[in-house]
Amino acid sequence: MSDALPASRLTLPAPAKLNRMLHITGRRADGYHELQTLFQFLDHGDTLHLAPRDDGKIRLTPGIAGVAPEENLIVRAARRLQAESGCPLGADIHLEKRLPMGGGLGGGSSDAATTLLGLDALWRLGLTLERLAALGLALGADVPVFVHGHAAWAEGIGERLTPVTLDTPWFVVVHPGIEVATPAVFRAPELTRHTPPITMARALQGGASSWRNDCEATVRALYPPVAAALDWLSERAPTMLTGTGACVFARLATEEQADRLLAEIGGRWKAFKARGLNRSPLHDVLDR
Ligand SMILES: C[C@@](CO)(OP(=O)(O)O)[C@H](O)COP(=O)(O)OP(=O)(O)OC[C@H]1O[C@@H](n2ccc(N)nc2=O)[C@H](O)[C@@H]1O
Ligand SMILES: Nc1ncnc2c1ncn2[C@@H]1O[C@H](COP(=O)(O)OP(=O)(O)O)[C@@H](O)[C@H]1O
Repeated sequence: MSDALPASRLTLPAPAKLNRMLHITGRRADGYHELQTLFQFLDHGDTLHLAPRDDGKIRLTPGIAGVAPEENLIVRAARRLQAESGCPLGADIHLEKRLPMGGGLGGGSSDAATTLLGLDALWRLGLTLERLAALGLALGADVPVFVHGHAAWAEGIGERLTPVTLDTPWFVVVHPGIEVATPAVFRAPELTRHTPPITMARALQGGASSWRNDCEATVRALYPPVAAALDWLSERAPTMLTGTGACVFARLATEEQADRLLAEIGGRWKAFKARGLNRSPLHDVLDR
């Protein structure tokens, strides 16, 4: 690490993720659920602007309503990196938030991963992706896939990752206007939690038309607005829930079809179109 304050500043993407399929295969002794899931990134997400400070302070602007600064995953990621590396530098971080919270798009986890990789570069720490992913896992199960930056087959609670190359269709992502509480979904007695494990090869061989999300029936029952969005979109294109919701996504072959679907949605819900990506745009910018 250099003693001088690095002069550079970075503007970096924090992309959304989709769970293209999600099976729940069991429950661990600590209550966490074992998953098998396919993660893919989207070319849509938050943007972080990072600049180093020489006084060790971590300053985030603007704050997120309802999330205390010290609870914000960006601040927590920066502090963990300081503790792990002993780096005396701080950072000014400006967040352009586009991803809905509690949407199943992994916005908070992606913000944390972008903070880890961005500050590693700005503070010239040179930590490996493995070490950054291990730091990130303590912040959330979805952080490691954003740190590694490749679409992945994930097992365990989402931390055992194997890179994969998936189809890259267009998606229309709809936010049904409510926030889903992940713990409430995993607590539900009727949740499908014992799907027999399958191999990655079998999951990939089946392709998108065979993929499903084990959380869907429970989320439909607990959150009628999610069920309404799934029903409406399913009549127009193959549609799934991402993570534990609340967002749902329709899969389209072309951008024109995505535009037509967005036009039909009109003001009914907040929605955006995005392309599936097998490599995170964060890693393209940082060249990692
Ligand atoms: C299931 C996924 C798939 O991507 O859903 P989304 O959050 O993306 O919707 C994620 O792995 C979610 O990970 P993450 O968002 O970090 O979960 P947390 O907030 O830590 O989990 C909140 C609570 O949900 C339960 N939980 C979460 C993940 C898991 N594999 N098993 C669980 O039982 C636990 O009770 C945990 O305390
Ligand atoms: N930087 C952040 N962005 C979003 N959510 C955050 C952030 N920091 C902490 N959180 C908390 O994490 C929760 C999950 O947010 P998020 O990751 O966006 O949703 P999901 O896990 O459903 O994809 C939020 O409800 C919020 O309380």
